Amino acid sequence: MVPSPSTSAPAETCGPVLPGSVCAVKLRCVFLLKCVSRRVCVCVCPVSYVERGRQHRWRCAQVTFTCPTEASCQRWVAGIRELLAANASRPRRLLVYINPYGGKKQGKRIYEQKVAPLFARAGVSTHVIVTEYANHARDHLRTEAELKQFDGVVCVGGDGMFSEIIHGLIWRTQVDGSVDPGCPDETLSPCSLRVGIIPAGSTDCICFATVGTNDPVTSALHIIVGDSQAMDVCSIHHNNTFLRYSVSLLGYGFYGDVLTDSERKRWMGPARYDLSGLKMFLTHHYYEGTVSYLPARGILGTPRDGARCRSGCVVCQHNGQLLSEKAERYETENDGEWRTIRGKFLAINAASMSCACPRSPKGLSPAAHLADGTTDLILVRKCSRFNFLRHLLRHTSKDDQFDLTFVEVHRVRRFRFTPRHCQSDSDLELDLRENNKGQIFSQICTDHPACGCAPAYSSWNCDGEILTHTAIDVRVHCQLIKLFARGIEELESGLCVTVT
Ligand SMILES: Nc1ncnc2c1ncn2[C@@H]1O[C@H](COP(=O)(O)OP(=O)(O)OP(=O)(O)O)[C@@H](O)[C@H]1O
Ligand SMILES: CCCCCCCCCCCCC/C=C/[C@@H](O)[C@H](CO)NC(=O)CCCCC
Ligand SMILES: [Ca+2]
Repeated sequence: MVPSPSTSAPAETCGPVLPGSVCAVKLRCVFLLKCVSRRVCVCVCPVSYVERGRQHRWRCAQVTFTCPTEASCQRWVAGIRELLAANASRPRRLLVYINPYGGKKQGKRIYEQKVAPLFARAGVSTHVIVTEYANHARDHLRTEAELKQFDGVVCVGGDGMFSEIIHGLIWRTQVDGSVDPGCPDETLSPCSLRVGIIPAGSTDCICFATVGTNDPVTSALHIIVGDSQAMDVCSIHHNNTFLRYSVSLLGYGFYGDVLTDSERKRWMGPARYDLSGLKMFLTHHYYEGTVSYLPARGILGTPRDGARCRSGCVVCQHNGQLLSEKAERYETENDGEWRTIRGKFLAINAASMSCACPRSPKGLSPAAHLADGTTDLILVRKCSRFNFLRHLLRHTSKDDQFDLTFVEVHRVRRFRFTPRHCQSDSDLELDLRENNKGQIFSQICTDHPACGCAPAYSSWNCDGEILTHTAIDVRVHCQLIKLFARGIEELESGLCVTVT
């Protein structure tokens, strides 16, 4: 047995190790290889690999191989380097944007201390831009960035920063491919560059829902090993004018009001959402309007089937293929099947993914899928404070948040919302006939906010940004973007099963 080198990791002999043995499992995850020293007849070679920890965390571990001769050590090093070079999914050059003001303002420190050293060890080169103002990253990606030089884009920040990045990338991809990004009926071209998220925000919902944790080291390792996870994107239009894209939550009513209120408290950091959440829960505003939607037909999965979207999800694979092959026919077949619901709502939420985050580990729609071409439209009708609290608390417990008489959920491909004050004259007349005097009074009070009555309209929270319009048309674009992630893994604890 060769003596251990003076590193913290245990030594293993290279000679008898054959592919298929334990070391070969680890070698699949190798991202660093360097022959560091030579002892008398012994070559020492530390190899870094990924080790799974608890709660979906990944860590970089090291194993030290020793070889009896320098020649055999070099053969091993060359062999492993060749394998790594042949792996086309691993990025070699990345464009990194850091928001220094997201979350607890730790983005720069997190990147420099936790991520940059890992990229350097893995031989990934980077071009780093620390943003100087909001939309800096978006505008740079739209017009200036030389994207051909890079294998991916990395976003250091929260959901808002990620939103900037995808707005820049999607726009650029459409313009480069001569597609009109402003038209709601256009089939958008998918972005070829993958996006990596190093979480440094307040909610980090997109990172959490695609990786299973909001841990910067784990995300860096997913980028290094070259993971890929497709993701749906919703385009949002108002009167045929493009407003924004959304990948996680589009929320009117409760979540719109929480966001509006919390923006005034940005100085508080992530705690602003707790305070505004409590305030808006107590305020208990409801809003009137009309929701029309195109139900998703012929696809696998329903919002209440309990099937979670996990790594290698068959629902996403099946539906993704169905939509890409039959997109045209599918849209035409479904035209005319629009359904309409008119009512008073405490919240209207569209979750294009589970929206799991540390505040709500299973998310707003636990069975929503990352890449199935649909969004889960959740309507929470006017109810008592007590009942609304029951619904909200179910975001944090195991109970079904949709198993309540005042909540309904529909898996949809497209939906529209019109607040009551924007409805056409004929619609309003219909409402006046249907409704009683008290409701007419609430409409009148819209125009007289000084009287202290409830406001008639809320705002849309679009992935943490406020939309400028309330009447919107939302369409899901199946698998428009790709992330350096693999979806949440469901593994038996302690098992390493990545041998492929
Ligand atoms: N240099 C900058 N100065 C000011 N604002 C910036 C800068 N760079 C980016 N931004 C903006 O900061 C906003 C918030 O950033 P980010 O999403 O990173 O953090 P957060 O809002 O705290 O987290 P989360 O979105 O996860 O709740 C984004 O909308 C982004 O456009
Ligand atoms: C009385 C209180 C009961 C407690 C109920 C807790 C429920 C928590 C659900 C959290 C759901 C977050 C959905 C994610 C939305 C993100 O796209 C967005 C951008 O980061 N974050 C917010 O809008 C931030 C929204 C934060 C809302 C609290
Ligand atoms: Ca989806």
